[in-house]
Amino acid sequence: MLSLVDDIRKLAEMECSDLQSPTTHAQLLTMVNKLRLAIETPTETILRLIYQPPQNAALRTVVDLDIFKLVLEASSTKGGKGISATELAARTGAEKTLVVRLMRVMTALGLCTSLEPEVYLANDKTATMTKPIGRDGVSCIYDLTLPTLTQLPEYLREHGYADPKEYSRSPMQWVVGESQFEWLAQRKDHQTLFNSYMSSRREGKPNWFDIYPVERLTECANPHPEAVFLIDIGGNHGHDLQKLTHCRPDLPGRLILQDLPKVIALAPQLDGVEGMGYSFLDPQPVKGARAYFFRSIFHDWPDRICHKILTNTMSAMDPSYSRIIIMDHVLPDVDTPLLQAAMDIQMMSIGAGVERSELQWRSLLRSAGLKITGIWSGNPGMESVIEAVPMAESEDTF
Ligand SMILES: C[S@@+](CC[C@H](N)C(=O)[O-])C[C@H]1O[C@@H](n2cnc3c(N)ncnc32)[C@H](O)[C@@H]1O
Repeated sequence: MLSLVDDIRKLAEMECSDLQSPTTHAQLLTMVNKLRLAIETPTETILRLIYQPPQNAALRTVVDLDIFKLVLEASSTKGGKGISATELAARTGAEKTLVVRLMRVMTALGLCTSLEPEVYLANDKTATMTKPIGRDGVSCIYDLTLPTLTQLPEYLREHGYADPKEYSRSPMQWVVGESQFEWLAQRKDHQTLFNSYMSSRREGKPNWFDIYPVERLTECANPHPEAVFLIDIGGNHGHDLQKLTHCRPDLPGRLILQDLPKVIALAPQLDGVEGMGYSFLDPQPVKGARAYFFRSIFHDWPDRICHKILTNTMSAMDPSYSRIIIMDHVLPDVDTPLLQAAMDIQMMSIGAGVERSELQWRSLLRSAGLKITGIWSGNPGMESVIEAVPMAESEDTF
């Protein structure tokens, strides 16, 4: 344990200095986690895990009551004195004893601070909880996934512990009668929360074009202004295209944003971007683009549907010119970060989706007649960028 503490001290020194990097940051978090496990008794570890669900339920309720906003306002407007449980009760209409019980969990989670009994002060996490990633993310993901996750063990038992492979028979279909995108489409408020959460998760770096050398696409791109340079398929409200046009105003040709018609209808009009309602379950209507870009799309779907999305795209590709660019997790074979491993179970639950390893990506793309021409990885634990092109007939090993 002491050698772990030593390693943590060295990494912490780097984290606080100019030597800080995404890699040292990720290593530091991994080490801290190892240290915690080394300190905890096995029973303490198990109890920590068993009592995670009530933490999420308490958090969802606090978000519902908009308490983080009240704590933040009081901390910045009252000379840093914070807000009492009595005041929170008066402002939210919740019973004071309930507020105290919920806020015990929030302070223990580190989402705000309490220096005196029943008084709450904001910290940097409180501020983030009032932004879309916290406020909209917690509400949307809780409501979308929790009913299914509570019944996932029963679903798997009933289905003989087979790995879910059919979107139409996903755990969420079994539990609530719809998978994620139909569920969202029926609930305008949740669709809005989802869109806002997706955009907020994409704020900051790295962008896909920081990881992937875009010159690979620009070098031989058709310079004609009518030629399509890139289509962001399932691009939601176009947050990635917006950043691309901002950071790379020099790109040749047209940029197109595609998503389900209901999503495009709610999307803002972006400068230099054409919106188009389209389902990737149908053949791609835009022929011969330089790049067909998919971010966080394939992890939502099982192999059979991913295969269909790929062949629908390939039907429009110019085999010697077009490329498919995929940004998604590529799971390492060992020591998969907990976030990615947990997201895999989440994707499995809400649509029989999968977070894939490099081997699984190669096999999926090869089955559709594509070969991977490169994989670029960004920060540890973040998504990678995969470039693929149609295989020549002689390369087809099937
Ligand atoms: C996980 S989000 C990813 C959004 C965006 N690419 C990103 O990474 O921020 C999946 C997106 O796929 C869209 N989508 C779902 N089914 C679709 C379909 N059949 N055709 C086109 N888009 C679809 C959703 O509306 C949503 O915007």
